[in-house]
Order: sequence, then C-alpha cells, then structure tokens
Amino acid sequence: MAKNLFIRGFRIDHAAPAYSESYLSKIPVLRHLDTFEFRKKVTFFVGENGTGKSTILEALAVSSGYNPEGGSKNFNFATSDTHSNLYRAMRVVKGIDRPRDVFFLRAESFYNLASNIDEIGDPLFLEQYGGRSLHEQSHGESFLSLMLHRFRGNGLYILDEPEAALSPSKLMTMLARMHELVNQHSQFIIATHSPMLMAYPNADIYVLAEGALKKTLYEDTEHYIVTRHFLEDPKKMLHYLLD
Ligand SMILES: Nc1ncnc2c1ncn2[C@@H]1O[C@H](COP(=O)(O)OP(=O)(O)OP(=O)(O)O)[C@@H](O)[C@H]1O
Repeated sequence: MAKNLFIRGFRIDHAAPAYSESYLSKIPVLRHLDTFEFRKKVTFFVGENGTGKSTILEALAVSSGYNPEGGSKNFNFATSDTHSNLYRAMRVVKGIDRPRDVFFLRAESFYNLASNIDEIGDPLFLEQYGGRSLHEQSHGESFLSLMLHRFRGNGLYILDEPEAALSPSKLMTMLARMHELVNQHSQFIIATHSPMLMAYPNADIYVLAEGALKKTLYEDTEHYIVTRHFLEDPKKMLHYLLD
C-alpha cells in the first residue's frame, strides 16, 4: 500500500447488518468489493449512472469524519438524512500522516454548503471562500473559489462530480489547480463523468461496470471513446442518433 497517502484503502464487511440488510447488497459492484487499495495521489471512480460511485465516496467521507452533505470536518449541517449506511460496514485504512486540510464536495448539496457558510457569518471564515458569499457567485465561480482559496494543500479532497458547474475552460483551471495541490502533498478521490478531468496524468481510473471495479487506461474508458467519436464527426453521430 502507498504509505504516503492519507487514505490507503478500505475494506467492506459484507456480513455487517448495515450492509446485508439494506439496498447496498443489491449494488453489483459492492457485492464483489472486499478490499480496495489506493495507489496514486489522484484516483477517479467512473462508470454509468447508478453504479455506486457516490455511495462509495460518501461512505469514505463519512468514515473519515466528514459531514455526509459535504464540507470540511467543521461542518455538521444536515438538510436531509439520505446518506447510506455503507460507512458502518466500511473500514478505512489510513496512512501514517494525517491531512492538514480536508474537504468533501458533492455537487448535489453544494447549495446547502453555501448556506451554511453564510449562516456561520464570520468574515475571516468567508475569506477562505474568496471573501464573498458563495450564493453571490455563480455555481462555477463558487466551486473555483473553493479550489483556489479554501483548499490549502497537504489535503484530502473527496469530490463527487466536481465538473457539474464548470465550463471546459474552467475545468482546465481546475486541472491546473489540482496539479498544484497534488504537488503540495494532497490526495484526491474523485467520482466523475468528465473525460477532460480524468485525463489528469499519473492518476488511477477505476471503472465501475459489470459488477466490478476495474482499473482502466484513460483511452479505454467509454467516456474518452464516446466523446472522441462524437467530436470527430458530430454530424455523423447526430444523423445516426436522430434519424
Ligand atoms: N436511499 C436509497 N434507497 C434505495 N436505493 C438507493 C438509495 N440511494 C441510492 N440507491 C441506489 O444505489 C445505486 C447507486 O447509487 P449512486 O448514487 O451511488 O450511483 P452513482 O454511480 O453515483 O450514479 P450517478 O453517476 O448517477 O451519480 C443506484 O442504483 C441507486 O438507485
């Protein structure tokens, strides 16, 4: 196991009631997932909708002490208790070093996170988020504020579909910032559908498909292949799809 990572892996106890007595046992990928080892500073989980990416990220985040709706360890707001019980059946293997910065971001509850920052109302605290309420910034601007101002390096960042808000050029800004943070000893665990984001070099890509988590080369991912085919000849693809 890579010792210099903050999260080195996890184990799932399939006999735990939290797992066996819930819908989790019906998610094909989880059924065959006993242990998982992180090897790189950036790990992507990709795959079709509903294959279990968010479930795994959320359990990793909750097991590591984060608020299930997102934020750092200081956030404890909850707007609805919809997170799964996987964290009760999961044991996270931590590295030797502890991260000095942690953040769990999920696109779907970003709005609630922004409200919570406003409620805290401390200007010094707000400064970390670019000095302006995240509600007064666009979705993409506020996410970039988070990456540029709040993420400080030496951090563990668990991001669920961070591309949701970003234009292609801002996605490139994110890639550059991510690289800086990786060089400052950070670890990223990301669920994504973005072929641009998953192009980040020296990352591991795991595809959730056919009941397995399979390490896959970037060029072999469906995201890369389908997007490339589409962009090579959009007219031909549209003709095929629409006629
Ligand atoms: N509360 C729940 N009750 C029953 N099934 C659920 C519940 N929450 C999620 N599921 C199911 O668990 C499976 C995995 O969901 P998850 O959100 O982890 O998928 P995902 O890979 O992140 O999908 P997407 O790419 O669409 O975000 C899905 O089939 C989903 O329908």
